[in-house]
Amino acid sequence: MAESPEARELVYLVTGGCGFLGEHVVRMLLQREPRLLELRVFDLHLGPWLEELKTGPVQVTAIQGDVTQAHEVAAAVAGAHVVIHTAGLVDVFGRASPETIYEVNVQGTKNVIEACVQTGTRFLVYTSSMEVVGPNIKGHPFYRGDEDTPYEAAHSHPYPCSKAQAEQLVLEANGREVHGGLPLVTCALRPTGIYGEGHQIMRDFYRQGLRLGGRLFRAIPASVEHGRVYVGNVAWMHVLAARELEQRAALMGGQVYFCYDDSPYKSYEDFNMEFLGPCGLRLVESRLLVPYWLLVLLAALNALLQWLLRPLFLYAPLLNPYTLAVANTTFTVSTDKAQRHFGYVPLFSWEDSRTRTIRWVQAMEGSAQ
Ligand SMILES: NC(=O)c1ccc[n+]([C@@H]2O[C@H](COP(=O)([O-])OP(=O)(O)OC[C@H]3O[C@@H](n4cnc5c(N)ncnc54)[C@H](O)[C@@H]3O)[C@@H](O)[C@H]2O)c1
Ligand SMILES: CC(C)[C@@H](O)CC[C@@H](C)[C@H]1CC[C@H]2[C@@H]3[C@H](O)C=C4C[C@@H](O)CC[C@]4(C)[C@H]3CC[C@]12C
Repeated sequence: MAESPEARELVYLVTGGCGFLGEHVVRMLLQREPRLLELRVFDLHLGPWLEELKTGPVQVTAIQGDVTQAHEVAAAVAGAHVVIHTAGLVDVFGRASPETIYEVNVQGTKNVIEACVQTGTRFLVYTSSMEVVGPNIKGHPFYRGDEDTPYEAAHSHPYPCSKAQAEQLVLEANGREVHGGLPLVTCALRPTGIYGEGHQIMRDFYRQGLRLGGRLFRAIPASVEHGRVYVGNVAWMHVLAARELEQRAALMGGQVYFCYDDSPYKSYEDFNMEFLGPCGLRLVESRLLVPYWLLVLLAALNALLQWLLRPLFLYAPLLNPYTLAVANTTFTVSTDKAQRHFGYVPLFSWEDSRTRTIRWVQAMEGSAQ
């Protein structure tokens, strides 16, 4: 917990505070926000680990709630100085309907914005996504671009569409008068693919490799670069943006910031092997065995099977037409806008981020190491 002579007077609300990113934001706030008086953790599914956080100087208030329910959001927001809105339905595997994705990601964000306006909360940091930009439906590469790089952001999948709509709502809300007569100040952070302790997809890849005798089969050429960012650095950027939003409202208000750190540019699969390799898995060069056209066919077959089996049970494999297209399209960022605007510097080096992630995989039940 942060020890500082600064007065503890601020109330923060983190929506989605029990998720992969949300938990790291909650823990980072407790460690690095010395002005925190109360931390409200709002989530559909509360984690048991929250109980261990209630022993420190900060009042941690767990709130089980649904962002699609405006009254629940308003009750949680009332009295907060800052809202960090990470809650969302992160689904590119067809688990949820497009309607549900919209309801949570767009309507839920509308509810958060309106709650801020109605109750007088002035500072809102929104967790957006790289997918607001791309990759687009045409598979255009985005090679080490920044927040100002021209790119045709064209989406058809419900998830990126919902994130783009929600981000636009947040940015348009900047400057709205809130209860009490002062302006709302908003910004949106766009993480690329987040990795680190608690990353469910990394866990899925690891278990898949264990099932396949310690092997994973390459599906994507090593030349396809994918941007990745360590969860601790994403959490730190959220904490810092929330802290600086008041003092730098004129500069930061209504702005978007890619989340970045010193993680290397690699293909999605090669990057994952930075952690899975030291845990006993190896990546088999199977591109000759499994040509791309066959992958496209298998992805389409998975989508058909998901549709046919849906009345019986949910079949949601990692490989589907959307995930294959995203994985196969270069998308990397190179920017320093967050540093220029609010002094962000990654808290964790690449070496530290890698070591922490490897230790987490190794500690997973059934680990090969
Ligand atoms: N994981 C990534 O690589 C990544 C990259 C860029 C952006 N993001 C964004 O970061 C945010 C967090 O993503 P994550 O990877 O931690 O996902 P996650 O699923 O681990 O966390 C999302 C949290 O939101 C909660 N939630 C979902 N629906 C809710 C509802 N109706 N009401 C209240 N809470 C609800 C979930 O219970 C969960 O705890 C999302 O907005 C996502 O779009 C994630
Ligand atoms: C089966 C192979 C083709 C395998 O390589 C598929 C990997 C695929 C599951 C992932 C490749 C890129 C990932 C996405 C990317 O990291 C960014 C995202 C934005 C974020 O807001 C949510 C998660 C995601 C869509 C992420 C999901 C998994 C991938 C598609």
